[in-house]
Amino acid sequence: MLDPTSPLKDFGDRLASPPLPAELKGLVYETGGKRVINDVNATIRSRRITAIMGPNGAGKSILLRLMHGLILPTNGEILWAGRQMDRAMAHQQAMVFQRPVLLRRSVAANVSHALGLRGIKRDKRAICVDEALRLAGLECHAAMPARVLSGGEQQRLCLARALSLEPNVLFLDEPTSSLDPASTLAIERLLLDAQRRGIKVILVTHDIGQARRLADDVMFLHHGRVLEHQDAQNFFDDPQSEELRAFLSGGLVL
Ligand SMILES: Nc1ncnc2c1ncn2[C@@H]1O[C@H](COP(=O)(O)OP(=O)(O)OP(=O)(O)O)[C@@H](O)[C@H]1O
Repeated sequence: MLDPTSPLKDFGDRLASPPLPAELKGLVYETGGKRVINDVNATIRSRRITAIMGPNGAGKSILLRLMHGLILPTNGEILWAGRQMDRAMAHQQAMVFQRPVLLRRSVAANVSHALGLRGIKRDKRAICVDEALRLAGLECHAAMPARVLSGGEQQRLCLARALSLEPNVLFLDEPTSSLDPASTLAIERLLLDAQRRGIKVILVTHDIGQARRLADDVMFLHHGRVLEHQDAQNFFDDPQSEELRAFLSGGLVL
C-alpha cells in the first residue's frame, strides 16, 4: 500500500480518466526497404494487462515503439481516446526495455534524474524516490551504484523508475527475458500491483507462462500482422489460426 502522505498517493485519482482506449488504425511501418508492420488494426482496452506475443522478427518491439511514439508510422495512426499522441501524452507513459538502461549513478539518483527530467521539484523528488524504491524492494540499495546491482535488481530499478513517473500506460519489452524465476516473479508482482492501481500495462513477452499469469488479453503478431487478439483464456485454449496453434506448441518458425 502507498503511504497516504506520498506524492504518489493520487495515482488512482489522476488515472480516473486515462487517455485510453488506444485505437490502432491501418498501421504500417517500413524500414530498410521492408514492411515490418503491415496493416495493424486493433483496440487496446484500458486498465488491462495486454501481452503481445509472436515469433522472433514478427514486429513486436516495433509495434511497442510505435505505440509509445518513439517512432512514427509510415501509414495509419494510433489514437488514444481519439487523440493523436502528443508530448504531454508521451509524458504520461513510460517504457522498460529488455536490457536495463541505467545511468552510471546511484540507485536513488537514477530515479531522481528521471523525475527531474519530468519537471518534478527537488523536495518532492526525494519522497517519490523513497516510495518508488520501497515499492520495488530496493530501499536498502538506494546509495549503491546502480551498475553493481544484479540483473534482476537492475530491472526492478528500471521498473521502479518507470513507475515513479506515475504513467497511465506502461510498456515493457521482454522485461524478464534474462531473469531467474524468483526475479521474474518479483517483476510480475510489481506489474500486477501497477495494474491494480489503474496503470495500463502493455507487455511483449516470449514466456507463455508469464502471459498466462499476467495477461487479460493477448495479441499474436506474425510477419507484422495481427493474426489474433483475444481474451487470454480464449487465446490459449482456443487458438483460431494454424500459426498460433503451431506457436503455442513450439512449432512455428518464421
Ligand atoms: N532499422 C531496421 N532496418 C531493417 N530492418 C529492421 C530494422 N529494425 C527492425 N527491423 C526488422 O523488423 C522486423 C521486426 O523487428 P522487431 O524487433 O519488432 O521484432 P520482434 O518481434 O520484437 O523480434 P524478437 O522477438 O526477436 O525481439 C525484424 O525482421 C527486424 O529485422
